[in-house]
Amino acid sequence: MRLVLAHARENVEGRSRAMDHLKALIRDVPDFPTKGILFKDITTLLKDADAFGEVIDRMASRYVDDEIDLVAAIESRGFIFGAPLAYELGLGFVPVRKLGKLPAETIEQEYTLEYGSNHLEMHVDAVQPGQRVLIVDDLLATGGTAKATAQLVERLGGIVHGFAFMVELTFLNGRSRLEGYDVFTLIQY
Ligand SMILES: O=P(O)(O)OC[C@H]1O[C@H](OP(=O)(O)OP(=O)(O)O)[C@H](O)[C@@H]1O
Ligand SMILES: Nc1ncnc2[nH]cnc12
Repeated sequence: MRLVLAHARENVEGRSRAMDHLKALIRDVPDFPTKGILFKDITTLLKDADAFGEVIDRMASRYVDDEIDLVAAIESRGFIFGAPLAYELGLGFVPVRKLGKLPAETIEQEYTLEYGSNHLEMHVDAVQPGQRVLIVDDLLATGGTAKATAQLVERLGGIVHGFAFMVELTFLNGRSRLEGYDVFTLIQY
């Protein structure tokens, strides 16, 4: 939690400089996975130990004083951020998975995203009624994936504490799909 406290004290210019540094580590890949999509490739940031650690610390500093029971993260890139964040906050971790991956009884939710559609699943016993759940993913685009996850959590009786993403593609207006929820993003395009 060393950096968590440092981040809470930094000024606006310091934060903006730090965000520019993180942004520079994310690579644009045109026409992936389909023509017309500009893919934000985070692998170039993840392999930088300081940058990856900084992202997790900054996310943790946003929630360190909050009352949260669980972190739920979305397969697969969401797991990269959700698991270390849960560890740093001292919380349990719930995987939200693509169809057919979870072994026990599940509930499922269909959704659309920037480049397709799919189904997400959660175990029916993953969240107890009344538990507060922080939903984590790498990137907010249209918000379809995040919204479906909130629906799953709420169908189980959980309370969505908020959403945390490293990247937000603001031009796709995903926030409007998540109206009424607290949405935190570190880097915006
Ligand atoms: O806001 P949306 O339009 O819903 O898009 C965002 C989602 O798209 C990506 O996942 P993807 O389905 O590509 O899976 P992956 O994490 O396994 O790469 C990303 O990790 C988010 O989960
Ligand atoms: N443009 C994009 N880049 C990376 N991941 C995404 N998920 C949805 N849209 C995306």
